[in-house]
Amino acid sequence: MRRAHTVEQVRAAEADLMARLPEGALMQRAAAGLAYAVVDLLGSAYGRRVLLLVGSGDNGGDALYAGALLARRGVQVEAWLLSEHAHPGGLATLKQAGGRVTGRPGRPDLVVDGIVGIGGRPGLRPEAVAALRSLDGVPVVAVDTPSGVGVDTGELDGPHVTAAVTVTFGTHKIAHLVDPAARASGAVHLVDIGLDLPEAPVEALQPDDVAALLPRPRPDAQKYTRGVVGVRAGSAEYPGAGLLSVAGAASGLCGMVRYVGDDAVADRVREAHPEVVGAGRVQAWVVGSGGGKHAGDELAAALADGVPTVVDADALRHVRVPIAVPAVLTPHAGELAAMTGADRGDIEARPLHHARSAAAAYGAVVLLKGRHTLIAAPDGRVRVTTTGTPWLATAGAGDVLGGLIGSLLAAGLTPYDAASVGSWLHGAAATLASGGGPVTAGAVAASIPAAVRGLADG
Ligand SMILES: NC(=O)C1=CN([C@@H]2O[C@H](COP(=O)(O)OP(=O)(O)OC[C@H]3O[C@@H](n4cnc5c(N)ncnc54)[C@H](OP(=O)(O)O)[C@@H]3O)[C@@H](O)[C@H]2O)[C@@H](O)CC1
Ligand SMILES: Nc1ncnc2c1ncn2[C@@H]1O[C@H](COP(=O)(O)OP(=O)(O)O)[C@@H](O)[C@H]1O
Ligand SMILES: [K+]
Repeated sequence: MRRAHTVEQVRAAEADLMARLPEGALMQRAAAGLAYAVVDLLGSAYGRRVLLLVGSGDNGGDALYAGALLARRGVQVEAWLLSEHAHPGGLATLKQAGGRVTGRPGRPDLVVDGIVGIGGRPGLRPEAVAALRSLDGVPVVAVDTPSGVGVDTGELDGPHVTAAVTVTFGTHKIAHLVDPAARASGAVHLVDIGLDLPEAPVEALQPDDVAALLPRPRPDAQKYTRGVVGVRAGSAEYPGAGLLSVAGAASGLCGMVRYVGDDAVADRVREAHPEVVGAGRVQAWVVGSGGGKHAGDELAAALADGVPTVVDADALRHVRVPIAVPAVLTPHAGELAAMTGADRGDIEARPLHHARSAAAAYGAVVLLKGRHTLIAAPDGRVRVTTTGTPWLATAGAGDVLGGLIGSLLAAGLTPYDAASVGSWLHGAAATLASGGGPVTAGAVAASIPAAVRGLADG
């Protein structure tokens, strides 16, 4: 599991560890990891030019100590002090190692952003903005966090650094996983400094977590014990949505798929998926994609069954609190805006806040779709999906996702696990199907079994 902790949690763990270690030991660990990552990105050390942007706190201290390590390896290191105060020990060590303080740097090969880390408020001061503007186009390695981002919120409120690589310490911070700040973090490299941390409020499944959660058929399995998922999606106007929901559900992760809906759509579903059957008992429902004006009735019929339900697309605006069954709601930002009355732009700017609020308000798991899809539980826990490719932003991809999550619900996963495992597999399948090029929703569905095969045994 990749875990992201709050600043308060990191501070507490840091205080605990620092009390047991010689002074400065943690900063030395951080600086060593940072220097290593900088050389890795540069490809070599001797003769390369690195500029440190240094703020007033320990984030600047990390940059200065790392700069000293780089200078000893032959890197030409300059430090641009953006505050009247700079970490005294770090500054002295940099100078001893041959680094220089400058106010007018030449054009470096790489910039180290040590302006501000977990002690920072969102936004940057004018001196930092001007410095960054003069260095436009030079790759930036951010120390701990890209300066200026909302570390605990993942929000961007004002100017901020956009990093190629972020080297962080002890644990991920929420800004590294949650958009839009995650986009400003670039590739995130975690340096272990030995912090002992509590449960994380935000996490991202990794392949071994998905392998462990994935429902697998027991040796004595039969189709009914593996679970049956029912799909109520598609309509005469939007038959494709029904086909794609079924394609996601029929990837083999549960025992059987039932389709209930428009006769003409049902004929096409059976043609494309001969294994799909009609009405009967199910362990989970998927409702809404392409349902058009029938979506409200279909949702009511599904909820009357009392089994866990995925509510997508057209059915979302018919959801009323309290929802009578364990549910996964799967809106994109526009659909969530229509449900809650919030502004769509504000949802895109503050997806963590809005996903959490909606999960609490509806008493259901809310999966907010996007580049880094968020899965929020009513108790406040959040998982972030980091698999996928921008090629997945294609019509019908969401229909496939709903069907896939429904099959995992039918197989017995909790709504939170079904939504997060389904979203992870959906992204992994898209990456496989894409191979770096365009992809269709149908191809994503067809790649789900390969994405499952790519996991180690759980
Ligand atoms: N925790 C750990 O385990 C470890 C932590 N370590 C490192 O310590 C870092 C945290 O250091 P920190 O506490 O000194 O805070 P930090 O981020 O440097 O900022 C402090 C000062 O910046 C200022 N400032 C604020 N907002 C600003 C803005 N928008 N724009 C400009 N300036 C702004 C404000 O000071 P002011 O100028 O207002 O007086 C504030 O007091 C952490 O990120 C990691 O790198 C590692 O060394 C080892 C293990
Ligand atoms: N930039 C992006 N990068 C990766 N995945 C994305 C991006 N934008 C959207 N997606 C994913 O693509 C899918 C689109 O679903 P949705 O918006 O419901 O489309 P549709 O309604 O046409 O099926 C979602 O799984 C979403 O997370
Ligand atoms: K920083």
